[in-house]
Amino acid sequence: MMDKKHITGIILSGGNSSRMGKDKGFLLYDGKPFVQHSIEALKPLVSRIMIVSNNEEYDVFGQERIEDIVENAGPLAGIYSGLKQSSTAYNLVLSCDIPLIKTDILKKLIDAIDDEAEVIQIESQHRNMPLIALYKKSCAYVFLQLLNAGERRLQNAVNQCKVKNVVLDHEEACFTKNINTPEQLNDILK
Ligand SMILES: Nc1nc2c(ncn2[C@@H]2O[C@H](COP(=O)(O)OP(=O)(O)OP(=O)(O)O)[C@@H](O)[C@H]2O)c(=O)[nH]1
Repeated sequence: MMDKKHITGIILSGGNSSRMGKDKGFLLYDGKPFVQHSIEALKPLVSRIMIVSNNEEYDVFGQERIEDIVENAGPLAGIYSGLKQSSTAYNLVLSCDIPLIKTDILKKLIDAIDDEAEVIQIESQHRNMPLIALYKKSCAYVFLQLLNAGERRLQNAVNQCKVKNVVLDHEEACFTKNINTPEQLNDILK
């Protein structure tokens, strides 16, 4: 497996959380804030973790926090900000609203590294998940060009790169559940 010294973890914790009505990273699951679950899943695999958010309250997690270079431009801009600050070729990107995520799932992305792929994303229940994905730092350049041209859709930007999917089976899919609404939160707290 790729040595962890060559991999940075980038946690996206910006955005408006408009559907949830409050900052998703601080919601509790299993007694811990969502973002703490992201940190713990990444930790065994990476040499450095950055939280990308303009919200200083994320400093309590004791991780490096970096600010969005382009504000209010969504996850694509958040990933760009992280890649720009990163000094490693490979970067594990994870959004803060996937609290069931496990290290084993993220490790599959690292095991899929080959000479070709620039982005390796999870595919779960026939859906691409570019917020559980490995990005080469070299994507930053094309992402900035797209942002400057007004692009905001992450999947469009990803599709400009050489992409590979890691397809999860039915049992693994539950670990990738994305929590955006109070109803979805209630479902996992039941
Ligand atoms: N750093 C950063 N992260 C972002 C930004 N926009 C969204 N994210 C993160 O990207 C992930 C997916 O975001 P979404 O759920 O699509 O958007 P959101 O703004 O958080 O929520 P909604 O307002 O309900 O759409 C979440 O982990 C967000 O924290 C941004 O502008 N900057």
